[in-house]
Amino acid sequence: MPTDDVADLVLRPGTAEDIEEIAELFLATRRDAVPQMPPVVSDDEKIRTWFRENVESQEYWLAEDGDILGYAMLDGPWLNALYVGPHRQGSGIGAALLDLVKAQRPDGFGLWVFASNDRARSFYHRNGLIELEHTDGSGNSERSPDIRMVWPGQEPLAFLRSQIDEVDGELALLLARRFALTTAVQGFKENPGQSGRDAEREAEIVARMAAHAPGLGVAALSRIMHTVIGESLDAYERDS
Ligand SMILES: O=C(O)C(=O)C[C@]1(C(=O)O)C=C[C@@H](O)C=C1
Repeated sequence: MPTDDVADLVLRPGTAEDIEEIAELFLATRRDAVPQMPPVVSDDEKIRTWFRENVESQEYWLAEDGDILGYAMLDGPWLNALYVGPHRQGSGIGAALLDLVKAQRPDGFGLWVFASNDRARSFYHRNGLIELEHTDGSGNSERSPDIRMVWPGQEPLAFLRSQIDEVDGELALLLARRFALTTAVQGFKENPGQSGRDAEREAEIVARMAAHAPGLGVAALSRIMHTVIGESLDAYERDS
């Protein structure tokens, strides 16, 4: 299927026969992207092996004009990779691949992008993706801060509300765990319940949380935790 935007560009599904070339394109692109992106932590041979061994579990789409110029790799609701070779960036190939991914995932998809990769972030912003979560990088192998972005699909309100529902489900379980811990602690305090509230300890809790999620800010976290702790202690007093 030739695209309108980029003459002679063909987009097609990738096959096992393409995997060696895709692996080389990945390695060359990542080498060229330093320092916008951190260097890959595994050596080249390990990366080639990863591509060979995981070809079946990923869905690949290629952009080519005879040579492979770029690729997108999808896994369920995740766009795991979108790379365009170093010499063809800025010529509409990435946008063509992203349009194809949107057509494949009309209900929306997510991806991770390194915070340092300004070029990719602005590309995704221009193409309708939203930044949803900033991390300190402890969850990726490069240990480099990254950002979860989503394309909210053709029904953005429904997509984002379903993400809120998912988070609220986790939040409810965490709150229940926290309430139970607050109750348990009271059994070991000389002065339990509301009258034993410890402002210093609560300030420490807020500071630690703010370090985990700087975007929330100390003031908002302090109000939230004041309410959470107050409600936990009320529940303890009601039940004891
Ligand atoms: O650490 C305590 O002393 C508690 O009672 C627990 C807890 C909390 O829920 O984290 C509750 C009340 C205090 O003001 C401080 C902290």
